[in-house]
Amino acid sequence: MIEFKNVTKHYGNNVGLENATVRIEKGDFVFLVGPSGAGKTTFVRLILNEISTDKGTIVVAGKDITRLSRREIPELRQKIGMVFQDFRLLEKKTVYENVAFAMEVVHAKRKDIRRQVPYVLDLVGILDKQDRYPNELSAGEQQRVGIARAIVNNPRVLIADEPTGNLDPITAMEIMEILDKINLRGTTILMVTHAKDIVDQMNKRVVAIEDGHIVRDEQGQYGFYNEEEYYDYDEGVDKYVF
Ligand SMILES: Nc1ncnc2c1ncn2[C@@H]1O[C@H](COP(=O)(O)OP(=O)(O)OP(=O)(O)O)[C@@H](O)[C@H]1O
Repeated sequence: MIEFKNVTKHYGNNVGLENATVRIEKGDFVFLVGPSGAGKTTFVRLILNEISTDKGTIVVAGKDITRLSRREIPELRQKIGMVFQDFRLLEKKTVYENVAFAMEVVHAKRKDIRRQVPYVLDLVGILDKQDRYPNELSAGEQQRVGIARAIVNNPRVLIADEPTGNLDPITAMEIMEILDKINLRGTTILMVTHAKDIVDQMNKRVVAIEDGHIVRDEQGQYGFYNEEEYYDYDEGVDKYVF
């Protein structure tokens, strides 16, 4: 679904990413971790084609995106849903309108909007609040709307950038359960996070970046064959506690 092959991105003298090779299969759930300045945002921005590579290739949903024309970029972005730490909802629109707007901008049919919006609002458990405005919602509820908006156009990949960063631990786990549910429906998920407790509890694949290098790529604990490797994994993630 997403493949980086020897990808290098420098910003002048700063290293964003250095010779990174990683493959994320369709249906994977991957945590992207690493200290501040490691290259996580660079990784995400490259997938979205907001910045271009210096070297190497990136394939998203079967297409080499390092050679896209300007015209093809919206098509790429439609394959990717984004969830943000700060929700980024439109304050003057209701919950329903926020999600519907994501369909309107891609010129979806009104009939499809009327069917799909309630469906995703129900999926994230917020259908009963569809007529409220964002400032009438809790942080967790706002993030549910953020997720509904991100998935309403059925993207192939959902990228969540610190989606639980503004949430208390219980609400954060509720959001993780929703992301897990979306993943089980077949959407590939890449989640950038510093939350070690969540990474530990979710037990998914962890890709760790440090100084632009991919320094670790491990399956969750059930993916390991022996205890020694499991402890390696634990240590690796420990390093990224804030
Ligand atoms: N526009 C830019 N110009 C110059 N250097 C940049 C730019 N964007 C990122 N960098 C540098 O590239 C490196 C990787 O940055 P990046 O934003 O990808 O890190 P990050 O892992 O997302 O960090 P954080 O967790 O703090 O968001 C850092 O050294 C950063 O200073």
